[in-house]
Amino acid sequence: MSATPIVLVSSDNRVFDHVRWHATPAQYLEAVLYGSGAIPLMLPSLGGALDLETILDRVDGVLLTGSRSNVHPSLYGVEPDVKYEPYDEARDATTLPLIRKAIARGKPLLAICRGYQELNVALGGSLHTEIQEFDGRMDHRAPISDHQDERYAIRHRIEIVPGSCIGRIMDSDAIAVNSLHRQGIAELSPRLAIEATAPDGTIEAVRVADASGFAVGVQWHPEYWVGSDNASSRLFQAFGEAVRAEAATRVPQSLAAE
Ligand SMILES: N[C@@H](CCC(=O)NCCCC(=O)O)C(=O)O
Repeated sequence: MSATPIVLVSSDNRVFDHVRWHATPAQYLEAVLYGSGAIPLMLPSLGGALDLETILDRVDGVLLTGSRSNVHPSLYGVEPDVKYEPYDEARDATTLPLIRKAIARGKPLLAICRGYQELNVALGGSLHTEIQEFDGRMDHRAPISDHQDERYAIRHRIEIVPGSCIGRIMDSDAIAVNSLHRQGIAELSPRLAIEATAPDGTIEAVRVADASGFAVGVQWHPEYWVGSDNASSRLFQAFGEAVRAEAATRVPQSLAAE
């Protein structure tokens, strides 16, 4: 029987009670555990100080979480401006190289919201900000509420590209998703294939076209309703299958030495 897979989960740099933290919202960790059947392992955003190759030797997949912070615009050739804030440059310095190394090794990758935007930037794409101000665009921002269930409520339909990875996972050509973002893909990386779009044309899901393994990014938040929403559950189950397959082939360092 193969070992339970381990999934690396990104973290944000935050300050709570005047103390700096590396923090990850519980919903992502719980979705990895209960939705994918894998062990979540938080990765501190320590940037270049991390030996990512050694870390990737010991895990079976990578989950990139959402965050209220934005990828620093200089990473996709845009001048910084207050409208792109808040930043988390330590997270950028960790996740962008992690994305490139994980894909190069064929490690299963699921990128959510900010993580999806990081995926596009890591592979040479760019982002728009305040997309709700663009003609014809819906307002994709979270509803104003003190209640998370309301902020993460399912909000709009997305059309799924026939024959896509997401299409096979969902066994459908359309699903309904939540929406908590004000940025979106501007220039799509040439390495990404569109998997789904919103009615206003916003790209909502991508796949790394040249990846040898599962490598999917979604702009919505499947982790939040993974226990009750069929589409959310299907995505995390598919990710779980991919990381279990990876675990079955990864020789634990302890055994490799024998
Ligand atoms: N900051 C980016 C990415 C949005 C994102 O990851 N949202 C998740 C956090 C949602 C929340 O708690 O408000 C953007 O705004 O596009």
